[in-house]
Amino acid sequence: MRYGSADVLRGIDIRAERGEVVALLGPNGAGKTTTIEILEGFRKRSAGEVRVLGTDPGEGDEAWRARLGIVLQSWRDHGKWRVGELLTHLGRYYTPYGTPERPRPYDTAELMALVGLTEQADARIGRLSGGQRRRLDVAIGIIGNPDLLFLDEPTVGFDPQARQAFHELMLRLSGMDTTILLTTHDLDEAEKLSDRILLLAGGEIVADGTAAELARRFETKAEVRYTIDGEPHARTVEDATGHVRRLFAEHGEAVGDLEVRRASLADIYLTMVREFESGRRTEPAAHLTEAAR
Ligand SMILES: Nc1ncnc2c1ncn2[C@@H]1O[C@H](COP(=O)(O)OP(=O)(O)OP(=O)(O)O)[C@@H](O)[C@H]1O
Repeated sequence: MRYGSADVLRGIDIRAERGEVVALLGPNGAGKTTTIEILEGFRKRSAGEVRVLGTDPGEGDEAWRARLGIVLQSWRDHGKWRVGELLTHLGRYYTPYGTPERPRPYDTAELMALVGLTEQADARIGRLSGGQRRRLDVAIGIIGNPDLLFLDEPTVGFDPQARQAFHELMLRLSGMDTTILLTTHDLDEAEKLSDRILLLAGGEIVADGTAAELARRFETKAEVRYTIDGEPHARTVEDATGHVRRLFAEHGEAVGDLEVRRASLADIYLTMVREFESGRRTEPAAHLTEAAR
């Protein structure tokens, strides 16, 4: 993808299988939104091959579009409409595209229960709180019971309870064979929800794999904390299990308050981005893609 004379994406290669949840991570300006917009058919690519549900997004018709779900940053229109009313109205567009395996649209009451908006069914959209509006964005994105769902930073502004409910909903959808492509800056969220993580930096996919594969590849260390006779100690080690075994062999009962903290996806992410930015390019991601399949 080129904007004017600037190459924003330089030949990225992404493949997602049915029912897979893929998280697209990367620093601000890396090209995540651009990628998603090309896949959604909202933005015309400069070059390259793209197939989404078997169709070139540039040529997708209404039947193709009905199989996609898109959660936009925020649904600001229709402030005077009531929540249930708007969902029922939008849902009608999907009716002709329902199949016995995948009925469309969702039943409005069921969908409101799913996203936690039952109590707001009769509330005007203009009066919803930020978090409630975001839940409505999600409800609008999935009203058509999509085969493929695009989520661009879905949980910005959610309280912890709403976030947890949203994660449960996503896991449920992926269990129902919905393929999900997610962008987020919340790395815990990416780790929890996704089967596979793609890191986009400098217009290329610089890492592709499960969180565990990325951790192995970047040889991140673990931190072990403990006390010996009440005296605190902390060590950063590669082999936490071996370290703990030796610790007990040597100090036995004197060891207390043991804690092992493995690298989180946030640590791995920062290592990857730092490595990329320092010019020590990570290897091509292809072998990891193979491993993930
Ligand atoms: N319409 C446009 N015209 C020119 N440049 C653009 C346009 N849209 C995006 N860009 C540039 O392309 C790059 C990628 O932008 P994009 O919005 O895809 O990044 P992103 O990874 O989604 O970032 P963020 O995490 O900040 O949302 C940026 O450098 C941006 O300035």
